Amino acid sequence: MSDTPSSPAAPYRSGFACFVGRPNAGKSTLTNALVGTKVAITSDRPQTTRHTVRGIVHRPDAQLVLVDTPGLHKPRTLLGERLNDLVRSTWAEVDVIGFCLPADQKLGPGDKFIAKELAEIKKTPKVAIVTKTDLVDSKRLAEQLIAISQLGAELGIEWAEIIPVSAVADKQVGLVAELLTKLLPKGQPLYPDGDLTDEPEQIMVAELIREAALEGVRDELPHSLAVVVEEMIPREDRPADRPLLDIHANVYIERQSQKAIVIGAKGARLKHVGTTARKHIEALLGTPVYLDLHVKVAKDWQRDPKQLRKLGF
Ligand SMILES: Nc1nc2c(ncn2[C@@H]2O[C@H](COP(=O)(O)OP(=O)(O)OP(=O)(O)O)[C@@H](O)[C@H]2O)c(=O)[nH]1
Repeated sequence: MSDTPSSPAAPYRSGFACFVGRPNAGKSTLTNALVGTKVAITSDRPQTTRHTVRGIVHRPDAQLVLVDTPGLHKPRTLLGERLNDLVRSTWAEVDVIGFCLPADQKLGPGDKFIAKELAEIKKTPKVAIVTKTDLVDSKRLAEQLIAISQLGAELGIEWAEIIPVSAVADKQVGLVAELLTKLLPKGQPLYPDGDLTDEPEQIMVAELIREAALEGVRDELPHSLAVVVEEMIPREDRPADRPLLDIHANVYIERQSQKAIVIGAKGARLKHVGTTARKHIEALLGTPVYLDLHVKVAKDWQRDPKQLRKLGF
């Protein structure tokens, strides 16, 4: 571990954080930047949470687990209200909430709507995170910091911190991690340090391929598409500084007619799917990848228990 060692007196902290903010506020980009190479992405959920883990920040002095929350909506229907209840209960369960507000946009009704809801959650500490600071000058940034502090005062929110960050320019990302972990309770690591079994990684990789394969054809292939990663093996005889991970995966569809959709004219679509998925997988795993994709028909797999088991359902 290359991080500055924690003083022996500092207790180990561990816990959960979620990022909230309106669409495009920079939540995912910040999550990825925080998780960086030290990330263990996993689809496991510890007993303590019902929420999807997006990434884990391992530090010598702390473990910060970033979880996903569904977005908060202006409720127009009963379902909308129920979803909002779910969001509020997540906010009450995590140890710290990061409220992301882009520096390049004035606070708007969307931000205020979320802030009002946040004000109702009294016990969870809230950190205001001003994202995308690389897009503004210092004058504009100062205005935004003041506006956020005023918004807190108006609504009775006491920000634990207000932190400017640029995930893209890698400015203050480490500070965000540090300030968030400071607000976590003392405790043991929730996940094993760093190393993961292959299985959750394979599931994440399969999910990235599935996402890429469904891009633009969601309506035509609603739930008919499943992906199974057969193998992930480091290529032998590669120099240590130029590793390559071979990934073999099968894309299953239910009918022959769907094969053409996935593969596209002269294989162009499948090629595009492979390129897109590979980029995301490389970002996830932090290593160059050779992705080998095959499309297979598994007839009516959704109705066949044996096939369902094979496909991981
Ligand atoms: N210049 C700059 N752009 C950023 C930064 N962070 C995010 N962006 C861009 O802002 C856009 C939205 O970022 P996301 O991270 O997807 O935002 P989000 O809040 O997760 O969005 P939703 O998933 O819609 O809720 C993307 O185009 C990012 O590339 C940053 O620090 N600087």
